[in-house]
Amino acid sequence: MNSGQTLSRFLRESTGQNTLAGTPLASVLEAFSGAAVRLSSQVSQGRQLLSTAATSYNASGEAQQALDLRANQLFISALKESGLCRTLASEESQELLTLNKDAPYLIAIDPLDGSTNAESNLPMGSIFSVYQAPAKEDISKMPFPAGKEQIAAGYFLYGPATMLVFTAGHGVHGFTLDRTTQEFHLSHPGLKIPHAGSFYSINEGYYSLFCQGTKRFIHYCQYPDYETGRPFSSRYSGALVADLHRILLDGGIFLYPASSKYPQGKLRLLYECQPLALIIEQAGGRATNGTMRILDLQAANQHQRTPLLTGSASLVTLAGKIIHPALKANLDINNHFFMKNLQANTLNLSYLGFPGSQSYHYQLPVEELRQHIVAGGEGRLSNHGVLAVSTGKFTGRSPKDRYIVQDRHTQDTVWWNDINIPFSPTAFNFLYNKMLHYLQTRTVFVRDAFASAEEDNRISLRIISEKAYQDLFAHNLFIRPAADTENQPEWTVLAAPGFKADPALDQTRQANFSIINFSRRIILIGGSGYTGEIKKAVFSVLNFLLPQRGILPMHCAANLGKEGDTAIFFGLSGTGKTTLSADPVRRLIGDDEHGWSRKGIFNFEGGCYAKTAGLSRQNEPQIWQAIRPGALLENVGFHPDSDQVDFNDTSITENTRVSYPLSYVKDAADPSTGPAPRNIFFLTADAFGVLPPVARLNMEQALYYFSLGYTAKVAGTEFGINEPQATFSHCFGQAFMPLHPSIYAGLLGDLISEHQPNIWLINTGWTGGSYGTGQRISLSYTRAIVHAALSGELEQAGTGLLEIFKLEIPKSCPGVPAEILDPATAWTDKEAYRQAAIQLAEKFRRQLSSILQKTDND
Ligand SMILES: Nc1ncnc2c1ncn2[C@@H]1O[C@H](COP(=O)(O)OP(=O)(O)OP(=O)(O)O)[C@@H](O)[C@H]1O
Ligand SMILES: O=C([O-])CC(=O)C(=O)O
Ligand SMILES: [Mg+2]
Ligand SMILES: [Mn+2]
Repeated sequence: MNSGQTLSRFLRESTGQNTLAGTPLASVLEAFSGAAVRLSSQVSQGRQLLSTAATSYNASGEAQQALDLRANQLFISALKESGLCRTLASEESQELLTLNKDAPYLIAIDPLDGSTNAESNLPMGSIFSVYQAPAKEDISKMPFPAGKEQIAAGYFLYGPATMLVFTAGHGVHGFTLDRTTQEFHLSHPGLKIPHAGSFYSINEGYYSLFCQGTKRFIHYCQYPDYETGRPFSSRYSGALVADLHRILLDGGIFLYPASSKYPQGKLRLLYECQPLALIIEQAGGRATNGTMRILDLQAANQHQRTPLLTGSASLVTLAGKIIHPALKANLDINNHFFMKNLQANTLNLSYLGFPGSQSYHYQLPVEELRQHIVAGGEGRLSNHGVLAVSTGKFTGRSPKDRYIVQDRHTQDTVWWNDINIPFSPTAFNFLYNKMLHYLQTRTVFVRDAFASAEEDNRISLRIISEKAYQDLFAHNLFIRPAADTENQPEWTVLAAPGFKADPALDQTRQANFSIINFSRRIILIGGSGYTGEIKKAVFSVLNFLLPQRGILPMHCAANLGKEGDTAIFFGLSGTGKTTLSADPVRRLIGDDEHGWSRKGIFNFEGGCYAKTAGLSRQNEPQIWQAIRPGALLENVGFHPDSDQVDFNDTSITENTRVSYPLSYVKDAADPSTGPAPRNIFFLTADAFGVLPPVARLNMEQALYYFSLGYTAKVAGTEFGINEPQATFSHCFGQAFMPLHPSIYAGLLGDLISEHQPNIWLINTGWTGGSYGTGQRISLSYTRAIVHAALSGELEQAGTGLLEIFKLEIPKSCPGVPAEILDPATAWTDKEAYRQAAIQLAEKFRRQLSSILQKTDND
């Protein structure tokens, strides 16, 4: 074997095809190989077997073995010495490192891949990737271009023998280290990966967390078939380099797919997937994330993850097809969906099946809508010139009548249950045509708008409504386009309160319905005039699409402090998101629906939808002053014989509302975005009076309360029931979350560990006793608590531990009597508190075990 050319000769003397010799790139490879030879001898000494204590954590939160750090140092100093590396991205370094300012290369490394194998004396590797540095660098941006721009990539494999496999764009070469001479010798010139193969490599321990498609592909590998040589053999060592090396030599497929634990897979794009993808492609194989070529991707941040499917070309292609009719289709809609240049189209609505003669109003200004609303008898004007309408029979959402069309986009991705209720595509088409028929005989209102303040993740909407007030709502709540586009938007909402389904014929539960169709990108809302259905249907669409792009969608409010610090407020309906985010000393980002992306927090909406029951100028000044002409009140009562709204009149519903554009809120942030939150509040209105007014949560508790989504309401006052009712709704909004809760919790967990915000649990409900004995915590106390948390004062206060719940509660808070901070002392009957607390804890326990059970069965 040692007869092969040495690496040093290969890098110094050009022969035939080898154009590398003598170039600066060859010097980089020499630097790498020098470091790897040293690392190899350290690894082979087995010193790591004697000391394996994890010393610290890397940027992705994994334990770093001392060996990792040594490997990192070895490569860094070798590169520094070479003088050729300008910027280095290392898995073991949180930030990009600048090594030599004017050097020609950008380099990415995983210094020691599979380092947990060290303890067990199993193989490990190092991976590297080289790019030409740009002539001029924009230091505000990630400097690394797409993976296809790599000029060289390679890996070292520390197995029984140490190998180097690399490509500089002209084929792949393998060298083996001769330990006596410390020289690499060319042992595998011109490596080619077999077109097919009979090995598959995947962490099957995560089987239950994989999507249906991935499970299907695993079954494919396992199922006997003479022609393809199945069942395939499974090989998985836990060291990516080792597993991939076998696939490169013998053929087969390596997969690290998305799972509910790692929605983006676990491998890093920049220093693992892209270099390996270049090698595999150069050897004639393929590497994708399921649908897209890895080399076409560009890392948006240094430690970005991606799913990876790589190996023999025929198998990777097949796996993509088997795994994803569903994901592929979803990515298709995403691409289509977020595409910027919408196809030009004159507004004749015929693309939707409306007749050419359809009568409509397009983007009417508010003033004209006002006339339609009043003239059409939909509502009246208050003495302050604010429209007030009645939404009819429905004054709230009807989650039991919310359906999702079950098709290739949703089949394997939606978490089907009694909230995400499947609807057949055929029944949808039938109902759609019936609705078109109904609307054809009317003059419809057409509104074009956007959802999402972050432009890259924006969807365009066309809302076609039967009623003028629905159109005003759409104008107030969604993001208003700068100019009329007259293009064909991606999503269409048909909203017709007067249209009633026939359950026997239309496969609905009753006459009203809200149905989302991801293939046709249409939402049908019928039989209900409640406007919340429109906004929450669009919210559900984003809640389905955005996690696939690694973005966490949230049922929360958000605002910005003077220092530019974001706070977000999660909570179920009625727990105080809108109320507490309306804060005169902070700038409102939004009151109900946001996304959390790499760039930070962004509102999905362009307006607010506030509860008005009991509203007063003193308690809620910001909301009060937003109720002016253009705002739309729903289901409020009036003082007798007057045009003055009575906000205490809840005779139509407790859920009286007002919608208004964000511009009506003084000092609202524009655009409605902010950096990653410094403080996160979980709001819960505990009518049992058991939870403390405020507690500080650790990461584990945060995910626990997020998964529970607890609140307790006073049961329907009409029926005279005095017992509070516990409500659980995962992610504080399960009615709008089409995917499995673990996907949202996983994203939140990742974001929390990355940004380390303070997390607070706030009880906006009862204190000093349950509903009946105690009273609701005054809004001014809750505001004082929120302010103390935001100013850092709460962190300074001493803390105690609340029994049973193990919650860390502050002992004092400016503006709040100390007695109420500990709920046990707030109750006069201590034993009654203990009993109530035990009962609530038991409810939590039961709820959590039911979630876990559902997860297991799934
Ligand atoms: N201590 C308190 N903290 C917060 N809100 C309180 C408190 N006491 C009473 N309230 C009242 O509770 C209601 C909270 O409703 P709010 O509109 O803020 O809910 P939300 O979380 O925005 O719900 P939705 O998702 O339905 O919009 C308001 O009417 C508010 O006046
Ligand atoms: O959607 C609605 O009707 C109002 C709201 O914000 C919620 O219920 O969370
Ligand atoms: Mg609200
Ligand atoms: Mn809401």
